[in-house]
Amino acid sequence: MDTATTKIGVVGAGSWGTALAKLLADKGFVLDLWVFEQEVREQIETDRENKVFLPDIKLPDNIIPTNDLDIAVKDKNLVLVVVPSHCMRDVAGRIKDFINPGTIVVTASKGIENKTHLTMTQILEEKIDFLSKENLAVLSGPSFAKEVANKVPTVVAAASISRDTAEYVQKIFSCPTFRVYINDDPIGTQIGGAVKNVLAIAAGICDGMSMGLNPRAALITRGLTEMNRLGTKLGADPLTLSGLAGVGDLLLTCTGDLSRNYTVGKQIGEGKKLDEIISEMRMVAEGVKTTRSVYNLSKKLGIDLPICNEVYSVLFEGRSVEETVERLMNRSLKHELDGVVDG
Ligand SMILES: NC(=O)c1ccc[n+]([C@@H]2O[C@H](COP(=O)([O-])OP(=O)(O)OC[C@H]3O[C@@H](n4cnc5c(N)ncnc54)[C@H](O)[C@@H]3O)[C@@H](O)[C@H]2O)c1
Ligand SMILES: O=P(O)(O)OC[C@H](O)CO
Repeated sequence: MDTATTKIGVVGAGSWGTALAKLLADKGFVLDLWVFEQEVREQIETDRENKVFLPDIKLPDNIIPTNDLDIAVKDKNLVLVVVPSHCMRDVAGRIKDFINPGTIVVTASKGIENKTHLTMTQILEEKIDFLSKENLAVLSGPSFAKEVANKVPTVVAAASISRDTAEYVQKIFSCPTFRVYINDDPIGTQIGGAVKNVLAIAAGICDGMSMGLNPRAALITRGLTEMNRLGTKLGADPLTLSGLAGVGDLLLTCTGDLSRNYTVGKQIGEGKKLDEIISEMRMVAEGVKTTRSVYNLSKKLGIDLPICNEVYSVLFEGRSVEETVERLMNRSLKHELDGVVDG
């Protein structure tokens, strides 16, 4: 991969966009990084640090921050879009005016849109209608921004319906501390990355209530069943959900204190109110919004997602966490494999 001639833009300078920009810059690429806030752009420019979203990480000079989307996306070989999922539609609509039809567009955002139930690549396809599906890819898997920025060995998946695109993305991002596998299942890769955030809230609730280790293991395992039910109904390959973007990310996020989603759940389990938690956060806990999408999808598609739906009832219907545990434990008895892969 020729770092001198490959032009890259990163759209979104939260923790993940900044960490991935640093990874690419450390590989030698010179890249434009679109920053939403003026003050964050100025800070990166002057202090070479994103103090708000990725503090204590020195950013190399070959990351060029900008508040102008056109600079970040025009004439690029690859554009990485990594904004919060609820901003994807707006940002994709604005990118459309500047992006070249041949650009490879990768998204590393994790979520399912509330109104439409679309994944991130589906929103990009809809909003940038001249983009070929073959030029779209997803980067997902167990990867905390802080660890990637600190060069902790990390393994993720790049998914595209085009093998050439997946391999191109694999080559661009891989380095000795960041190993990228490829797959041809963008839907499975995105459903895994979205649903694990809802389950991480559940795991956090469980730990916040100091319930013990047995329930957390049960929750992760039965949560995977729910990920499979929803994923396969939407066209995912169940094997993708057993891979990095499914089980891998589920394990990380349900057990890692670095997870924002797990932390939100933990605080709820300790008795704090959702509004209070969110108002104190500048970062995004995608699982909160994704819970709504997953709940509504389960009703629309007629599939049983008891853990995800109990998370919904705690977050949005005021149900107590104790009542939720009781309801989950006292459901009718079942075969373990009932409806696992076909909804
Ligand atoms: N942080 C991680 O470790 C990590 C890892 C993998 C995937 N992700 C995913 O990456 C995506 C981005 O998350 P993050 O962690 O980088 O963000 P973040 O939570 O660190 O920061 C929030 C970001 O939202 C931006 N923002 C706020 N309002 C906006 C608007 N109206 N339009 C555009 N941008 C706006 C802010 O500028 C900031 O960049 C999410 O979908 C997340 O799930 C994050
Ligand atoms: O901090 P979280 O919960 O948004 O998780 C970050 C990444 O998605 C982990 O892979």
